[in-house]
Amino acid sequence: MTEVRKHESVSRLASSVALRIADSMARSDDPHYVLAVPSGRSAIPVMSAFVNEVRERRLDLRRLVLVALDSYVEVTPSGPRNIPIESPQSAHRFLTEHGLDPLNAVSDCSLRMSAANVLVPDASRPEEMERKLREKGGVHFAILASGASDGHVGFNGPGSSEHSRTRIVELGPLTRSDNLVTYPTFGDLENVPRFGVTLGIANLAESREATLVLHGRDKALAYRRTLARAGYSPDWPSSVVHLVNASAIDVDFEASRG
Ligand SMILES: O=C(O)[C@H](O)[C@@H](O)[C@H](O)[C@H](O)COP(=O)(O)O
Repeated sequence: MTEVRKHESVSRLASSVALRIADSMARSDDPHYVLAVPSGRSAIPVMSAFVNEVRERRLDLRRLVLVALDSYVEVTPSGPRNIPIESPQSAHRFLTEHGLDPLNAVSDCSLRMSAANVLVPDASRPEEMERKLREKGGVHFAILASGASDGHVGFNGPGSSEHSRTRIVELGPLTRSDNLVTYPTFGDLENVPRFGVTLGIANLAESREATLVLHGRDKALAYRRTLARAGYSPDWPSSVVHLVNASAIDVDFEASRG
């Protein structure tokens, strides 16, 4: 049963999620601790609160692996490939700027995470992610975010199968317009890529623990729709949170009352 945690502010929400991630990482004896992170506004305050936890508790980051849920893809004559890391909308850049760099900046040199432990699904060989996830022992904690208007999670849009795994997908019009809100730097809907590479619903469902982070008024629909579903419903993919063993929805006042 997914636990609903309501918070009076985004900063309270972020601290609460970050504390749970830090506790779970500190408890784990596994050779790797894999944290899945969505690119976008939902994860930014959570990652920043996680950096604070790491600083205060002097957590050892050497086992930490950060996994991006997805990446935008550009189609070239030689085949599909991820948009360059220099691009402002790059998931790899996001994980570097909101994860790797600030985490290492607050850590002792001997406890830092390796840049090689930032994993992003790769459009030129999506199936590689399956091997890497197996090798790292699977996702320990997934921070999930929801598309405001169509419930996409990662880039799994409406209609995504419960059994889907890492693959290239075409982005629907609502997913693309939601992403223009996430990344105003696209400037215009026309500039939002039409394809992405994403972890699948099955990959997310296999996480040991997950929370769907919903903050801000524009996530009120996502909150209502996800709550209204008892299990996974392909018409609202972020309902995948209900399939995860230890699952929660962390919602702020704005999203919960809307
Ligand atoms: O990595 C991801 O998961 C995707 O890029 C995407 O699914 C994003 O998380 C949502 O569109 C919500 O974005 P916001 O958090 O900006 O609302």
